Amino acid sequence: MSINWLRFVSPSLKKPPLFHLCHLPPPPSSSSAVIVAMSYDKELAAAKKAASLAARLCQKVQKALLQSDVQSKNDKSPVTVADYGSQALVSFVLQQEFPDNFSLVAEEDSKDLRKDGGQEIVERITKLVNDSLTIDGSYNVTLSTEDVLKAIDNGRSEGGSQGRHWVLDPIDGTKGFLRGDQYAIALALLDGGKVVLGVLACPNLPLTSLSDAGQHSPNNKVGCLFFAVVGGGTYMQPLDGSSAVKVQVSAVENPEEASFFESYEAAHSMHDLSSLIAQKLGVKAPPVRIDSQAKYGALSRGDGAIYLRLPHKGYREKIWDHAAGCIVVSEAGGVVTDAAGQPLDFSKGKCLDLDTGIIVTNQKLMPLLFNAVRKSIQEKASSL
Ligand SMILES: Nc1ncnc2c1ncn2[C@@H]1O[C@H](COP(=O)(O)O)[C@@H](OP(=O)(O)O)[C@H]1O
Ligand SMILES: [Mg+2]
Ligand SMILES: [Mg+2]
Ligand SMILES: [Mg+2]
Repeated sequence: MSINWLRFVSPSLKKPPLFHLCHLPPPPSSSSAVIVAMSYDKELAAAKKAASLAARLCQKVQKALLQSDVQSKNDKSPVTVADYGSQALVSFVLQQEFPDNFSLVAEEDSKDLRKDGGQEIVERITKLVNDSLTIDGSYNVTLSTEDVLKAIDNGRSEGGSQGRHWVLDPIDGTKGFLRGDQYAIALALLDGGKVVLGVLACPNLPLTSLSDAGQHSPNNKVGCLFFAVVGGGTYMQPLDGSSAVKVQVSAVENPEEASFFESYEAAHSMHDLSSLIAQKLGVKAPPVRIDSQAKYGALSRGDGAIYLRLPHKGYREKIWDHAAGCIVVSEAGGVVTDAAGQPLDFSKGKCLDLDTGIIVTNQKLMPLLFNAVRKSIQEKASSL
């Protein structure tokens, strides 16, 4: 392997970039990998169930949002209802399944809901949660408004490197949700600071590739559930529950043939920097801009080959925005690092400590991408 990349590594970089590891022999296969994957079976089943129920709740709210005037009046409360409802639902389901030592790091809390005037919205959330819990007969319960507020606040854990912690983004891509575009319910499990399981429910993501010409046809079904357990690969199934297929990242080696994903929102990622990187790589296709961790899901099944997320200076990434996506892509054969080539460290609490941003691609393209990223960052800095 060429070691040209060393010229572009920042002086502070002490460890070699992660993609170096790609050239180590593969880990001992099948039998030990299966044992690792098997030990999270109960957790996986519960996570899939919780995320699917939450997806149904969100779909219901998004449908009402799109069919009413609310959106044009710019009233964001239905989104708040869906965010809180999804969090309460997932929190409740996981706590039922794992009553001992339950720890959840989640995006929302009930502070605003407990303020004066919050009662009506809490009642709406409670109705949504109760309707969703009883929808397929698996939970015969009726939660009170206080139960729902408590379930939301059970997501107040700080995470860390010890023990097990669930990590939840009840709606990732709130802006996409409001527009009627992509969003995801993202749930992961940390064990000893490492992501060992991830589930991504993407209610608006087409079941066929985003690069297919027919993806906007009315016959094209939407609603994907991606899931991965460490050592066990990544699978995708329709959210309606039919059977799962194993997925793999794109095998593209020539960057000219690669297409790349980035945030729809320019405020979330520097589009000028990603176009410089794409230019250096010789990428021909225009960027595919979509919201949320649906980008990780789409990448895991090879819809595109690269995801660039380069936030503006000062922004600190949260673990719930990447934990599920990261394992979904890496178990599908991809590599997720920061812009210095280091793996993402989910063991430090709610935030990730990153060099510049996050880059994702397959193992073959990573060295080229990494070079282009370092050169582009230096060029941008020297032009300021
Ligand atoms: N200035 C910023 N830079 C980077 N990410 C940001 C940001 N402001 C918000 N975000 C995060 O970007 C997430 C959406 O990512 P994407 O751009 O890929 O759709 C948001 O998740 P939520 O929608 O859960 O709040 C939020 O956490
Ligand atoms: Mg998010
Ligand atoms: Mg969110
Ligand atoms: Mg948010």
